[in-house]
Amino acid sequence: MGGKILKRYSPMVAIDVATKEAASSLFDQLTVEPRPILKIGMELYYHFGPEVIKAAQQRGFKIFLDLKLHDIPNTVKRTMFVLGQLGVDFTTIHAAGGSEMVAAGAAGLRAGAAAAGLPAPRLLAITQLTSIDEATLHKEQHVGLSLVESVQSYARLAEDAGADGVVCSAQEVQAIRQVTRPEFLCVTPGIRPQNAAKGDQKRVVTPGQARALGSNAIVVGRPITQSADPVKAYRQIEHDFLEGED
Ligand SMILES: O=C(O)c1cc(=O)[nH]c(=O)n1[C@@H]1O[C@H](COP(=O)(O)O)[C@@H](O)[C@H]1O
Repeated sequence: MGGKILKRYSPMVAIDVATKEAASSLFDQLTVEPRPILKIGMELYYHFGPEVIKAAQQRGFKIFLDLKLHDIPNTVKRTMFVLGQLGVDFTTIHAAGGSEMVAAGAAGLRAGAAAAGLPAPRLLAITQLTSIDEATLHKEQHVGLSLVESVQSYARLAEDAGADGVVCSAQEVQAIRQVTRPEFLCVTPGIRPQNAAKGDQKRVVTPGQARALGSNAIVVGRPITQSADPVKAYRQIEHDFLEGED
């Protein structure tokens, strides 16, 4: 398992907090080596905009800007043009918006980065959120495919439309690898160390399982940010993912 993996990133830490002070405190604490990638999501970005990204970049962090765009292709393309100018390393779009929307988003993102003279961020397509389980997929989304088939199908769509990878659960990584090129990234949230509270996450794995299943990167929020010692929690998760669970 995991033999084919071409690249593994340091854990991506989701800074899902409400204030600049809380964000800043986590930035300070997480200034360790190997440096995590910081995920700035809707909560912080809607509050503080590009300023919060700059604050993290100034401390040397790579940024995953997770705004999960999902709209008509023209709107997504124009918005991605703006995000392409921020100097972030990863950003997200919903595969459920369709291939035309993902292709428009990819074009907008790359054009925005080129206009700013920056490298293009990696575009990751959300497949099925890790808070969705098989029952919800069938009963609420009325999808006839199994969860893994749905994720696999979105991964093919995303790759064909020009995305660099997907966001999925590590539980689906092996199925995705069967239908995508080896460089295609599988970034996996829904990470819970043994005995950690699942909260709203449904498709969870441990950091060591994510490694064994071939994730390129794990996204971890509350198990680090709500821990009494975020640095200790990060170091353990980073060790389990990059080196393997003891
Ligand atoms: O796009 C994401 O990062 C994402 C996709 C997904 O399917 N599931 C998911 O949990 N996430 C994000 O990953 C983070 C997980 O946080 P925790 O559940 O606290 O570890 C949150 O910031 C979510 O927004």
